[in-house]
This record gives sequence, C-alpha cells and structure tokens, in this order.
Amino acid sequence: MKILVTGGAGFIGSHTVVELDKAGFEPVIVDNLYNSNPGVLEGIKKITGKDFPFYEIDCNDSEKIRALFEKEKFDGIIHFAAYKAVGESVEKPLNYYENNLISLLVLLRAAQEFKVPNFVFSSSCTVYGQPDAIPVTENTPRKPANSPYGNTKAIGEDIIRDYVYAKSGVRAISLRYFNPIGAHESSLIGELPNGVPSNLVPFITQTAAGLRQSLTVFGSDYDTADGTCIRDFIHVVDLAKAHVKALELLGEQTESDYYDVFNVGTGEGYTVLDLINTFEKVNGVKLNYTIGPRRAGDVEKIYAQSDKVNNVMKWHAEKTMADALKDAWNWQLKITAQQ
Ligand SMILES: NC(=O)c1ccc[n+]([C@@H]2O[C@H](COP(=O)([O-])OP(=O)(O)OC[C@H]3O[C@@H](n4cnc5c(N)ncnc54)[C@H](O)[C@@H]3O)[C@@H](O)[C@H]2O)c1
Ligand SMILES: O=c1ccn([C@@H]2O[C@H](COP(=O)(O)OP(=O)(O)O[C@H]3O[C@H](CO)[C@@H](O)[C@H](O)[C@H]3O)[C@@H](O)[C@H]2O)c(=O)[nH]1
Repeated sequence: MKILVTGGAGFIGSHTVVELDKAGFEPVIVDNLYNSNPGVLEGIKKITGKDFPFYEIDCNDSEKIRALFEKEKFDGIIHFAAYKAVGESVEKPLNYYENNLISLLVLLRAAQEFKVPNFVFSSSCTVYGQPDAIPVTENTPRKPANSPYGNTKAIGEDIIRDYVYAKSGVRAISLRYFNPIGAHESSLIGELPNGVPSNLVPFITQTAAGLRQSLTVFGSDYDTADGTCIRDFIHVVDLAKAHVKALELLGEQTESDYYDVFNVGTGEGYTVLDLINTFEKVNGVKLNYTIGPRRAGDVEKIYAQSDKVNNVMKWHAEKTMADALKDAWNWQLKITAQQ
C-alpha cells in the first residue's frame, strides 16, 4: 500500500513515516520544507534503512500535485502539511486560511480524480474551542475556534465530511490530535521547527540547551490549579502509530462513504508548569523561565477522553509525558552537539 504523506518531513509526519514503514506501508513524502529541512530525510533513512521517495512540492500547487498523482499510484493519503502556530494565526489569518485550506482542496480533488480511496486528516483538539466540560469526547460540541488556525481545522473537517458524503469515492478519518511532544527514541528525528519555536517543548529544550535565554510562560491567571493552561501531552511516536491504525480501519470499511473523527490523546491533562517541573526532574536540568501575559488564541484547558480511539482503533498511548520529555531532551542534546 503506497501512502502519500504530505508534510512528511515535519515533526509528526517524519515519525509517522517511520511507523508506516514498520507496519509494511510504502510512504512517499511531499513537503515544501517551509518548517523542516532535508536532514529529517537523513534521519528517517538511518532509522529505517530505506530511502523513501521525496518530492519538494507545495501542496497548493495543483499542477505539480496532479503530475505526482499521475506518476505514483497512491492507495492512501495522510495530509499533515499545514501551518500550525496558534498565536501566529491570529496575526496572519489569511496565510493560515490560504495554506491550510487550499492545500486540502487540491489534495481532495486529486484523490477523487485519481481514485485514491483513503484519506487521513490532521485535525486538532482546537476544534472544540474552550469546551464547557473536560475531558472532551468526539460528541462534545465544537465551539467557535479560538484562533484562525483552529478555524482552518474545523472548516477542513467540514469540507472532508461533505466531500465523503457526496460519494466522492474517498473514505476519510479526521484525527483530532492533542499536544504531541517528544522525539524518536533513537534521537535521529525529533522536533526542529525553522526559526523561533512557537510550541512549548522545543522552546523549553532550546532554552535548557542555552540557545534561547528564557522561556515565557504565557499566563498564570487561568482557572487551573497553578494558573497555567492545561493540555493533553502525547508522545509523538504514540500519535504516529494512530495513523497506521487509522489507515487499517479505513481499509476494513465496506461503505465507500465512511467518515469519522477520533480524539488522539492520553486522557490526562497537565498544566504548563507541571510539564516544566517534570522536564527539570527527569532530565536533571534547570530551566530559565518567567511568567508573562496570556497569548492570544490560547484555550484555557483541554484534555481528551480517549475511549473511542481505544475501543474502535485498538490504539492506546503507551508512553508517558516523562518519557516524551526525556526523548525531547536527548534529541536536543544530539542536534546541539552537531551544530
Ligand atoms: N504539533 C501539534 O501540536 C499539532 C497538534 C494538532 C494538529 N497538528 C497538525 O498536524 C500537522 C503536522 O503538524 P507538525 O507538528 O508535524 O507540524 P510541522 O510544521 O512540523 O510539519 C508540517 C510540515 O508541512 C510542511 N508544509 C507546510 N505547508 C506546506 C505546503 N503548502 N506544502 C507542502 N508542505 C507544507 C512543512 O514544511 C512541515 O514540514 C499539521 O496539520 C498541524 O496543524 C499539529
Ligand atoms: O513559549 C511558550 C509556548 C507555549 N506556551 C504555552 O504552552 C501551552 C501549549 O502551547 P503550544 O505548544 O504552542 O501548543 P498549543 O497552542 O496547544 O497548540 C498546539 O497544539 C494544538 C492542539 O492542542 C495544535 O492544534 C497546534 O497546531 C499546536 O501548535 C499553551 O498554554 C501555551 O500558552 C508557553 O507558555 N510558552
């Protein structure tokens, strides 16, 4: 089974490529390297011993995508390619709507035209906005998104649902990720965004490594035990494995108009300060941080209820937040030593 992995050089995509290979799928990577670099492909090659096809293509480029679909006969698509920074999306909404939605439309059109039957979409728990009650199940009503980024994911899900039900011949699953962190245990791939990280954990590891002066904790006046936001932090390798399960589930469907959504989280919520304390403890390092104002677009608290993904996909989180923070730090030490 040949699987197109858009954004396959990115953080979650690269770990998913490794898990797809382990499970016997043949990944083909497409990435425009906006938030990644060719070194990721080397890391994947070292882990798997394989050199998967890589195309440096922008997913918004419908002509190049069509040409790719003509050349490679895909059995499935996992669509990771998108911009993902909540705060930045508040400042640059059009960039987010353009990149995240046009690329989706281009891929869905190509899937239909070239009869690719399976589609997995990177959605997010941000589609719940700030829910009235936590943990959230898939039946928790989606609230208006807190950020343009979150809105691109909500709109993306709706587009896919309408497309599947219009008998496009494509079955689809939207995976609502909670907060992936960590790195591959080999330290050969991990989280290395271009420029200043907007996500918490790469900012922490880069600060602890001395590459950045200090972490700012965005807000300590939220209605939580220590005043900082609550998230469900999931090891990126566990999340990667959920994509394999999603493809397997799609393959078992007999109806051509199957569409479903799944939360992918651990089922446990931790505050930002919990995470910082765990990072310091498990790695024996001190982190320089200060408390700053809230960041626009942030949801106060959210974590998953994971029964559906546990029962239907037979997927369970296997690793802890402490495991992820050790792996993230080992990865940071390795890349810092190389620089
Ligand atoms: N990391 C998270 O916390 C998180 C949580 C929920 C959902 N998601 C979603 O998961 C997906 C992957 O996230 P990630 O953390 O791996 O991000 P990432 O930035 O590391 O990976 C995305 C990759 O897509 C590429 N890309 C972006 N736009 C592209 C385009 N138009 N054409 C081709 N390539 C393009 C980037 O270069 C990057 O390598 C995204 O859709 C993101 O919104 C991420
Ligand atoms: O320098 C920083 C960075 C983050 N945070 C806080 O840490 C928490 C997590 O932030 P971040 O790592 O940026 O994740 P989210 O804003 O929760 O968004 C991520 O997780 C979402 C799912 O929860 C995805 O949809 C997004 O793409 C992804 O960026 C939030 O409370 C932030 O305010 C800080 O305090 N300081």
